[in-house]
Amino acid sequence: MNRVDAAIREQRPDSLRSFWTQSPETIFALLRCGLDGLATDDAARRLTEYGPNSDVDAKADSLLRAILRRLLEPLSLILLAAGIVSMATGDAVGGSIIVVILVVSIGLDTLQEGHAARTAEILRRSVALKAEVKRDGTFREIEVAHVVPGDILRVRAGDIIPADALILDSRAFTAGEAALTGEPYPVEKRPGRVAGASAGEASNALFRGAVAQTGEAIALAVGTGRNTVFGAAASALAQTQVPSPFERDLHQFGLVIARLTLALVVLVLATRVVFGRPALDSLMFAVALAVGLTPELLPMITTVTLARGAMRMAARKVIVKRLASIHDLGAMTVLCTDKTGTLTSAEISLARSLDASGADDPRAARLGAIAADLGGDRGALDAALVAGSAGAAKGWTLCGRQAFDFSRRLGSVLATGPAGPLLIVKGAPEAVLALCTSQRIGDAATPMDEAQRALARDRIHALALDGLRTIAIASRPWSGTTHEVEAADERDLVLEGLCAFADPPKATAAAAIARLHAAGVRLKILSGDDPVVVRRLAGLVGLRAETVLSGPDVAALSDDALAVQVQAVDAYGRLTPDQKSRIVKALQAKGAVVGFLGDGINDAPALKAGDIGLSVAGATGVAQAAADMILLASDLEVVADGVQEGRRTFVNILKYVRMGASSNFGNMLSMAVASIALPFLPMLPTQILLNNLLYDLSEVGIPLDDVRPEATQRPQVWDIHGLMRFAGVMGPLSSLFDFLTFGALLFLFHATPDEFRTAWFLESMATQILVIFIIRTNGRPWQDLPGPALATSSLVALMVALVLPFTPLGGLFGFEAPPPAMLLGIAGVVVTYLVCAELLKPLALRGRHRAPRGRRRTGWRPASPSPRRDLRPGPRG
Ligand SMILES: Nc1ncnc2c1ncn2[C@@H]1O[C@H](COP(=O)(O)OP(=O)(O)OP(=O)(O)O)[C@@H](O)[C@H]1O
Ligand SMILES: [Mg+2]
Repeated sequence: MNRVDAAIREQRPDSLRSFWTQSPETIFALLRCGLDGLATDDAARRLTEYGPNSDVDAKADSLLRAILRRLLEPLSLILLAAGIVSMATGDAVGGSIIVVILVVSIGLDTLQEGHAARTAEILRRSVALKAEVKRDGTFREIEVAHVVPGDILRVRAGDIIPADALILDSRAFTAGEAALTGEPYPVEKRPGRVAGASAGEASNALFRGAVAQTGEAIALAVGTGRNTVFGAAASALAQTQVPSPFERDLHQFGLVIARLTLALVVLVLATRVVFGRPALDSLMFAVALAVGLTPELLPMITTVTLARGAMRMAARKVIVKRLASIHDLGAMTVLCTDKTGTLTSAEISLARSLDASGADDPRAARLGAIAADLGGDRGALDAALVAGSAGAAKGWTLCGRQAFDFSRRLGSVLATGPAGPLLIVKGAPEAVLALCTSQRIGDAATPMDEAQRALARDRIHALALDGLRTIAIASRPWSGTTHEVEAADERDLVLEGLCAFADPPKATAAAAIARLHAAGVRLKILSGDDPVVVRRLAGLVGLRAETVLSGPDVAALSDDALAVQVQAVDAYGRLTPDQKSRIVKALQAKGAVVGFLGDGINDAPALKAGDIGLSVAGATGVAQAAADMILLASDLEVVADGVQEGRRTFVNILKYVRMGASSNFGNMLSMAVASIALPFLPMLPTQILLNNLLYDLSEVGIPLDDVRPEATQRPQVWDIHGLMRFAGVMGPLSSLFDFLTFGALLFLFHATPDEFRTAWFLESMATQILVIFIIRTNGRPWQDLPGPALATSSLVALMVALVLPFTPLGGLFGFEAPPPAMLLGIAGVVVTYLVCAELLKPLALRGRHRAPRGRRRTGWRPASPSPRRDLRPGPRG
C-alpha cells in the first residue's frame, strides 16, 4: 500500500499541493478532465491508478496475519518455545501435543472470528455513504470510495465532503471545517482564485472530511483517499471512536483476569522451584496453567456473538456500523428522537396557505415554493412546499441567498421575477414575525403592530392545536443591485402569510412506544418544531405531555437543574442543535444510557453525544456518519426489535464471561493449590492444555445459543460487582468439590499419580462443561434448554473428554484408566456439585445489598427505569 501511495505522490504534479491557488482550467489540464466529468471507463482506470478514496485498509486482516497475531501473543510464544524445548529434550510426543493443541486453538479462533468479522463488514459496507458525481454527463450517486481525481462533485447541505476539490460553482455554500482547520464557525466557500497557500485561506476549496453546512456546490475532485491536504488525519477524525462503556468493561475484565493469572503462575512457579522440583516441568506446568486461566476465547466469543447479533439485526432492518454499539443498544434506558420521519411520516404535505389575516390565499405557499425551489434544502418542509405549488418558480431566477440556519430558524432567497427582484424570507413563525413591520392582506400591505403580531401568534397556536405545523413567509421588494443576501438585509419585511403542513403521527408509533416502555426504554421527543405541535403529538403517541420544555426554557436552566427537569419531561420543542445534545448529556449525567435517533444536520451533535446514535437510510451524510447504526426503515418498531437483539447478544456474552469467571477460574485455582500441596503434578501440562482446548470447544456454541424472552425484558447493563459476586460464590464452590475429589482420590482410593490425573481430568471436564447448562440461564436448566449449537458443542467436547482417556490415544497424554469404583466416586462428586451449583445459583445472582447507584448499577439483572421499579425484584430469565 505504501508503494501505491508513493507512486501517487510521484504522479501528482506539485502544483496540486495547494490547488486552490490555480485556475480551474490549469487543473482541468493537469488532470486531463473537464466540466462534463468523467466517462465510466475513464473513472475505472483512474480508480486503479489512484487507488480507492478511502483510508488504506490497514485493518483488513489477512488470514496469515490473523494467525500470526495470535501466535505472537506472549502465552502462545512461551508454549511454542516450551513445546520445542520438550521435543528437543527427548519428549517428542509431549512436545508435539503442545504444538498441535496450539495450532488447533489458534485455527479454531481465527476461522470463527474471521468469518464473523467479514459478515459484519459486508453489512456495514451496505450502508456506506454515497457521493454525487457526474459520470457520462449526468449526476449519479456512487460509493464514496469510488470518487477519483477529475470527478465533478455535487455537495449539498448535510453531506460529508468526499474529496479535496476546487469549487466551480456554489450557492450559499458553507462548510464546517472545525475538525480539520480548527475554525469553529462554518466558512463560506465560493469559486474564485485565492493567492494564499495556506488551507485556512482557501475559500474556493473543499477538504475531504469537512461537512457541508448549508447550500450547494459543484466542485472538481483533486485529491482522494490519503492523498489529500489533511490526509489520514481527516478520516481518522471523522471515524474517531472512543471505546464504548462495554468495550472498556470487557477490557477491564480481561485485565483483572490477566493480573490474577500472572500472580498465581509466578507463585506456583516460585514455590515449586524453591522446593526443588524440576524447573522445565514446573515452567511448562505454570504456562499451561496460565493458558487454562486466560479467557482466550473472549475476543472470539464477543466478536462472533456481536457479528451474529449484527446479522440478526440486519434481518430486522438495523445495520450496525459499530459492533460494540449492539450492547449499548441493549443497555439503553432512554431513547431521544426527533419528530419528523420517526414519529410522524416523512412525507409532510402542504395543508393550507393563509394570508396575514388568516384567509386562505395561495400567495404565501407560492412564494415559499419559489424560495424552496431556488434555494431550499433537502428537508421535508421544502419538498412539501415545492410539491404544493407546482411550477411556481417558473420565470424566477436566483440572485442571492442566505441559507437556512437552525439556530436562527430562518433563511432567505433573493429572486428576480416578473415584477423585479424580491427578497423572500421563510422560517419558523416567531423568527419571521419578529422581522416584519407590515403585513399583506389581499393586495394591500398595511403596517403591523404588536397587537397584530399577537393575533398572528394566536392563529399559529390554533393551527398547531389542530396538529398543523406552520412556517411564516415574508418578503421585501429589493431596490438597487442584487447581491448575496446578508442577515442585515432581512429587515422591514412584509408578512405574506403562513403555510401550514399536515404531519400526522405514524400509525405504528404509539404501539412501538408502548413496547419500548414495557422493555424499560423511555422515549423523549427532542424537536425543533413548535412546542404546541410537539405537545399534541406527544399526547397522540402516549407520552407524558403536560409539560413541554422549549429551547428558551432549556437555555435558562443550569446543567444541574436541567438534569433534574429531564427526568420528568418527555417532550421538547424549539430546540437548537446544541440544546439537543445538552439534553442528552443531562440525561447521561443521571445515569441513563441514552440513544438518539435523528436524520438532520441539526441532529448530528446529539447523535455524537448519545451512547448510541441511530440514523436512517437516506438521512443526511453527517447524521449517518455520526450514527452507530442505520435503520433501513424509519420506524420505532425497528428500534424496539433492535433493542431485543442487543440484549440477546449481551446475555450470550455474559454466559461466557460468567463461565470464565467462576467455573474455569475455580478449576485452575484448585490446580495451582494442588501443585503446591502435592508431591507430584496434579495434571500434566499436556493434560491441562487438552482440558483447556476441550473446554473452549464446548463453548463455541455460546454465540448461537437461545435466549429466553424473559432475559431480555429489561435493559442489560454490565456490572463488574455482580460478576465478582457471582465468581465469589461459584468459584469457591467449584474448588471445594475439586478438593473433595483430591481427598477421595488420595485417601480413599489411594490413586497412583497417573490415575489421580486421569480421574481429576474426568471430574474437571465433566463439572466444567456440564455447569454451562446451569450458568447459562437464570431459571431452571431443565425449563430453559440450550440451543442446538451449544448443546452439540458442549456434549461433543464432553464425549471426547470422557472417552479419550480410555483409548490408546489416552496413553500419549499420560492417562491411565481408573478402576470402576474410582469412576463411580467421581460421578458422585460431579452430580453433587451440579446440584449444589443449581441450589446456590440464586445466591450468586442476587446478592444481599444493592450495588452502588449509577450507570452500572445492575448486572444481568435488569436495570430499573424508575425508582419505583427498583423496589421490585427483577424478573428471572
Ligand atoms: N426549510 C425550511 N424552511 C423554513 N422553515 C424551516 C425549514 N426547515 C425548518 N424550518 C423551521 O425550523 C424549525 C425546526 O426545524 P425542524 O423541524 O427541521 O427541526 P427538527 O428538530 O429536525 O424537527 P423535527 O423534530 O420535526 O424533525 C421548523 O419547525 C420550522 O419552523
Ligand atoms: Mg428533523
